[in-house]
Amino acid sequence: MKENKKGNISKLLGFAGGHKKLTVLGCTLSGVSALLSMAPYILIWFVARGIFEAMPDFSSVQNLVHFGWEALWFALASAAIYFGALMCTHLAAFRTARNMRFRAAKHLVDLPLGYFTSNQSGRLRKMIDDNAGMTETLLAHELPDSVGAVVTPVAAVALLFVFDWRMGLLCLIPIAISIATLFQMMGGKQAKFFSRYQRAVEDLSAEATEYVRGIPVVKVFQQTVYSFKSFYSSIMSYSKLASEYAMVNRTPMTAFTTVLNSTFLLLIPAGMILCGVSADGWGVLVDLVFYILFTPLCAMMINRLMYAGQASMEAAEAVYKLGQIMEEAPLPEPENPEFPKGTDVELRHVTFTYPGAEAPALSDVSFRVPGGKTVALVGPSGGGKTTAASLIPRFWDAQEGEVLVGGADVRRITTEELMDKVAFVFQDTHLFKTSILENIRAARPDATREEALRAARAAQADDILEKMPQGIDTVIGTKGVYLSGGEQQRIALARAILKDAPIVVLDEATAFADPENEALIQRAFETLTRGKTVLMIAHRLSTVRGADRIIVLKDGKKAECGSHEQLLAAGGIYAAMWKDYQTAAEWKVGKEVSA
Ligand SMILES: Nc1ncnc2c1ncn2[C@@H]1O[C@H](COP(=O)(O)OP(=O)(O)OP(=O)(O)O)[C@@H](O)[C@H]1O
Repeated sequence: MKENKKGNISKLLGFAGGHKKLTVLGCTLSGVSALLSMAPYILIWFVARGIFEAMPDFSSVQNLVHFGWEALWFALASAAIYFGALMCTHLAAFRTARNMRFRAAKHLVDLPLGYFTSNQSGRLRKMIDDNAGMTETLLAHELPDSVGAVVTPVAAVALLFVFDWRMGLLCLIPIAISIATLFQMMGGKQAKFFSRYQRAVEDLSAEATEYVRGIPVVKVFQQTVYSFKSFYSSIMSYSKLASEYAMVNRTPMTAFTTVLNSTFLLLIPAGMILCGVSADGWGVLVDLVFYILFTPLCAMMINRLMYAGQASMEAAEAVYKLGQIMEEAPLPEPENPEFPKGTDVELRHVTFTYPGAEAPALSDVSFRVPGGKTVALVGPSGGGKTTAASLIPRFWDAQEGEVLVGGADVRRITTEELMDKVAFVFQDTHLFKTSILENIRAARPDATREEALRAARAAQADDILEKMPQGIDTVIGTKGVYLSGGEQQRIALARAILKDAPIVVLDEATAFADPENEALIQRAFETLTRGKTVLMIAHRLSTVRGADRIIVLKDGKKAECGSHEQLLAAGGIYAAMWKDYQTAAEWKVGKEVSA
């Protein structure tokens, strides 16, 4: 684990790219600054020695002003160099965190959709954003500070022995003990504990996101936080771990702080004794003044070392977590890609089981959507309609059989080519918090404003644009600008229309739309699918009648297949569904008439 974490720090620098040199420069400057910051203490020692040697005739003290200026210049130079060091490391840190976020975000897009189903979005957000942020503190502050923090005590040890080895030794004892305590706090059990603690923070973040998302359910059913068991238990386990962490560190932390600040306890009495017994009592006293002034600097540096240690544990954990995302295998891209010929879509003996599921969601399913035709998938809930449609954009890859687009296996078509050929309109439309124009243009970023407007018109979205304060430039999700479910779906349809792909995979549910919206959406569907190859997941049988072919999926198997008339004549599942549908429609009409 320790080895692993060390590797993680070098992986972190790997993200820095060209800015690695800037990090090295920043750390070197920080070391130089630490060395220079010691000079004023030495100069003060010279001054004190001069005063003691001149006593009682202070007028003979020489170079007092000179030493004063020099001390000031050294202090200023040290501060200026430290400032330069931080500039370098901050620049490198921001760039490194940016690279990490970019690379992780890019990698996420390449992952199969299944990865997102089994990983909560709150956890992923935290893994990418917070973990990258955590490394910023390490690279910007803690790493350069730790160089200074190492340089200072090392130089101090040399100095301490130059002036008076006995007092130097006395100063070293607390420094050595505190460093040993520090290593104890950072190593072995503590490091593992730290990983668990980080994991608890992550769980808490993920569960909090889920909880906030589920607030409507909580409110409607009058539940309290206790009903959201996993959120509650993640709060409790975080709180337990936080207290345990505090308890585990209680003794070493107290020892560290006490010992580090107790140098004077040894130094002053020992200095007095040495003054008394030494032939050069005044000289020893001058040395004592130096040590009294200088040891707090050492304590401060070792404190910095502690913070740097903590930050490096955090950063190592962060890089390790980010590495877990980066190690997830992306959907494999074909080495020798094939190009679809035509726009047929076909599932050939496809069997697919969701990861972790026991039963297959699709078993040996075969059907074909000939170019330019419309095929509707119908059947009872859970029958496998959405799963079958999801295999076409490779949200998942089938374990057995083939999914073909234009005669080529989707696994042998490049993602870019596949996405170019196929437009997908699913029930859960996601609109970004940006302008309607940009939302529509998400399908084709190079489209002109006119083209986007035309697509919006074709998607029957004129009325939406008219009532928006800035028309197509209105930003969705800002104060007072919200779209209804049906309106959102029309904007999503405009997106698909703008894409103008020859194959359309469509989930036509309009369950949440009011009759007016439903009629508009229906018209938008017609525009979108005109002249295209269409695979439609049909939830309402009214839209299915016109399909060239209907496939009934039940329990993951193809149960029936044929035209509306053929299936009615067969008197199977579809015929029963149609009967139910008509009864429901008649009941609705009857109710409206009587009302
Ligand atoms: N992400 C998933 N992980 C595991 N199992 C899943 C997942 N998504 C769907 N399933 C299962 O796969 C089967 C087929 O589901 P699918 O969503 O394809 O059915 P459907 O016919 O589209 O249903 P509906 O009409 O209700 O949308 C179901 O048993 C479902 O529980």
